[in-house]
Amino acid sequence: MLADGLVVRISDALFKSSLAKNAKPVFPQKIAKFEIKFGEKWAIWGGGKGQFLDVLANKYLCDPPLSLQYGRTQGSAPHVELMAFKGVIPTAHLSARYEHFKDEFDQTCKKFILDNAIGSNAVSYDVSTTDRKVDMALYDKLVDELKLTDLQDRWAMGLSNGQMRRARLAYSLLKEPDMLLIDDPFLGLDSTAASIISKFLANYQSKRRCSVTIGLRIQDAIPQWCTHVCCVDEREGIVFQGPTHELQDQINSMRKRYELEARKHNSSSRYQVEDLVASHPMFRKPQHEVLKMPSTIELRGLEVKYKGVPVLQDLHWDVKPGSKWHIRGDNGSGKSTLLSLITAEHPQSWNSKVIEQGQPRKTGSSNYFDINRRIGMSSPEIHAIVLKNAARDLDIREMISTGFHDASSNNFKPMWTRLSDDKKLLVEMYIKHFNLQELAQTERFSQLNVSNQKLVLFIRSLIKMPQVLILDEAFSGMERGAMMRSHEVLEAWPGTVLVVSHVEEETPKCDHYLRLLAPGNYKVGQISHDET
Ligand SMILES: Nc1ncnc2c1ncn2[C@@H]1O[C@H](COP(=O)(O)OP(=O)(O)OP(=O)(O)O)[C@@H](O)[C@H]1O
Repeated sequence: MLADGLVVRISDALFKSSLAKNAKPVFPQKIAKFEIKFGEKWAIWGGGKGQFLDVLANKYLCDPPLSLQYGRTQGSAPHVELMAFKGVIPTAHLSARYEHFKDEFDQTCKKFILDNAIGSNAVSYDVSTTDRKVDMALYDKLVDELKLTDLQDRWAMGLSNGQMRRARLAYSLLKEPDMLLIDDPFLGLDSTAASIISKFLANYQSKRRCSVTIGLRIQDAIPQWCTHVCCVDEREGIVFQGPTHELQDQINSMRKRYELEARKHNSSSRYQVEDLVASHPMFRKPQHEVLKMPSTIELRGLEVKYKGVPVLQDLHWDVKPGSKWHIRGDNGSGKSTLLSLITAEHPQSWNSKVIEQGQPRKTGSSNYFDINRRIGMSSPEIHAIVLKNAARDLDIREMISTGFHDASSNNFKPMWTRLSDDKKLLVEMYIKHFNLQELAQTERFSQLNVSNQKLVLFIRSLIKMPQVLILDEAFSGMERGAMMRSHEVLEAWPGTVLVVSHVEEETPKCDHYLRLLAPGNYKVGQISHDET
């Protein structure tokens, strides 16, 4: 048993994902010593953060057997809650999100957070699934502090990504954990929501003196409330650890090291970015021809309502061929709704106020597959579907190739062997350019870290050289080096690009913005070159 006050201890441990003799360890070296005490607040920082959080959540096998131990609270093993946002949880793809409303088993946000009963929309009673006593005073406090009061009666599946993340945090904290682990706590949140969550975690003190541990990338600032930091590299394991205030010099020099490595990596590129985009139909198209082309998308007074309440109202927007747009707006302002209209995932997509290449969209004249033939997309929803359905079967090459399915971004049927030599060559060029050759030899998509998963999904979204490229939070969770390299490709990208991103650093260079302020209140503008 561990000494009082310790929630977890690792000593001389090697971690593996399976019992197979030749199974590769998660980190090549043994972890000599690591401890978290009750009430401490840790940042696990660096390329190996995801794996290390999984280690702490007891997802791997440790060798020798007792080299990972948990402290005991009130006579029992501590309760550990891990929140990792690989895609959206539990919302699936947007079309499913709307279809789900037909599903009688969808639940309200309140029931989702309480998580102690299941019910059906067809009957008026619920069935308890646990005998867990829910502390309703704590529920009220969490709902209030996480600004969920007005969302309690909404269907959970209809919550926006940012709203769902706050609900998911309330769900975990209501279980009164002893150790809370959150990977990328601010991913996909607008600045207000990010500061709500940061302040909340800073002040969070539970009866059980829960320790809070967050996973951050090297480029992320470490919040001041993190009392301790542990830098974990994917290859080296723990690089250093201890109280944050004692480690400032090491933190700064580690940042510089990563920055240099990313630059070195970028300058050793085998291809010019122009080679990668040269097969796009808009590549080097003379300006006078582009000017004569009809708008890629035009919205003439678009409106979308949920149960009579407008989310988008009287929206006018003209997207010219080859223009690059940053779609801005707080969590819940309607960005995903707008994109789902463009990709025809939304039930109200057949709307004559949506004009595509000069033609109003109408039932009968355009179908889902024609619409999506010209669209490539990376989004949290696609990431979630892929992890659920295809991640274990496909390697990097196969995953990128599924981007060639021309009629849908959600088709993950293997495609590599059916590709022409030219297409195979293009996939290989991207793999080399992004330095993924080694991983492409051995790893399945599910074995990649989140940053490389996002990178592969980014390459997949552009591999068919689509007219419209939609990048919804495509770079959140990505390491800086991979992100810089992706942005470089986008600068040379000749097609239309629509970007949704809350973090300035993650936003590729765009020339226009559309800001969703409130239903009926929009701002469209140019982005000057020194602004991102
Ligand atoms: N099917 C639905 N039924 C009812 N309300 C919905 C539905 N889908 C979305 N909403 C609500 O519409 C609003 C817009 O949601 P949307 O997902 O488009 O926002 P967003 O701007 O993409 O947010 P985020 O930045 O958090 O991803 C939100 O308040 C959301 O709760």
